Amino acid sequence: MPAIEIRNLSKSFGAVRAVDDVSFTVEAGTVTGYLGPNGAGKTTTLRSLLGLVAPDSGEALVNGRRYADLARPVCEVGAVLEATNFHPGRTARDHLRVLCAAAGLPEARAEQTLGQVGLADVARKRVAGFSLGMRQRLALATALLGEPRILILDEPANGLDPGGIQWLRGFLRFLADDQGCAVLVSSHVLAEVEQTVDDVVIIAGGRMVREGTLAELTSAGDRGVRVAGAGVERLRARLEAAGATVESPQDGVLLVHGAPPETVGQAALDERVVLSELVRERSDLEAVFMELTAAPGGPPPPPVAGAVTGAPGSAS
Ligand SMILES: Nc1ncnc2c1ncn2[C@@H]1O[C@H](COP(=O)(O)OP(=O)(O)OP(=O)(O)O)[C@@H](O)[C@H]1O
Repeated sequence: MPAIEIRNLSKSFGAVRAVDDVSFTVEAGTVTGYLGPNGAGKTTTLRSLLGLVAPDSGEALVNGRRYADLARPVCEVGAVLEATNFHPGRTARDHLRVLCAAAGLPEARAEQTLGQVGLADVARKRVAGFSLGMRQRLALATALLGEPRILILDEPANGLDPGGIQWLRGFLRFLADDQGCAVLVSSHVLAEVEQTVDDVVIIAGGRMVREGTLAELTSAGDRGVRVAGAGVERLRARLEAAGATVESPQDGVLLVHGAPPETVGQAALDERVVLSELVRERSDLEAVFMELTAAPGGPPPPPVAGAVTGAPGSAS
């Protein structure tokens, strides 16, 4: 049973179809990035998981059950939603102690979670003086109080400085790798999560546009192998026989699809063609993300720059 399961989830607000037939799962020990531009439907999906939004159809389940049916939700699911409100006059420690008391958790969990999120030094400070980044950490501490094995985090990197984002990456990996947690983390900025996540689900206009591993998304940005040198035309027949598709954007240059650089290099060796260039051309992940989430009928995405890697003659 997956830790988190979204099955054919749909939700409209009036005429706005916020979430439209979305399905995906998150397994224990993995971090899934739930990505999409503003208004894509991320928060509505996450709120459905937490029983805060009633779906029109479909299901949003944690440990195979609806949130309302969990016996001790705080010990199964921890959540950080946007715009978390804290009582400004209360200290960080007191804030957590109140929640511990309400949930029947030992008071010591307050200190422990503050330590986990790096707020031990300011435990006795009033929340009124906290920066947005400190509030995000406090919200994360709140989510961890019941030692849940499922974490649902809505844009947790908002307000964190680069050091804080770095810390968050490491912490989410720790939760998944060492604690076996299933982590679902939303963001509208791919770069924020791409170094952290195992899997990605991309949503735009309420509909899922891509689901898979980060590696699969990376390969979606593969724009072929570019090979240059006098006489490269002699490689064409050999590469096509190997199942590749070959274009010639200009004299002395081939763009090869469906074959790795090693195959192209081997063909050049076999044909004794001297190469001046052999590179895999990629669009970066951000460009792939922008293409996938571009609004239908909106302006076309900016041209994708081919990021050239590797020295001429090297297989990259
Ligand atoms: N309670 C609500 N009432 C009316 N419309 C809503 C409500 N909640 C969400 N919406 C609309 O549903 C759509 C999806 O919103 P949602 O907040 O789920 O997107 P999001 O991907 O989380 O965006 P953001 O990154 O801006 O938070 C938007 O058009 C939003 O205006």
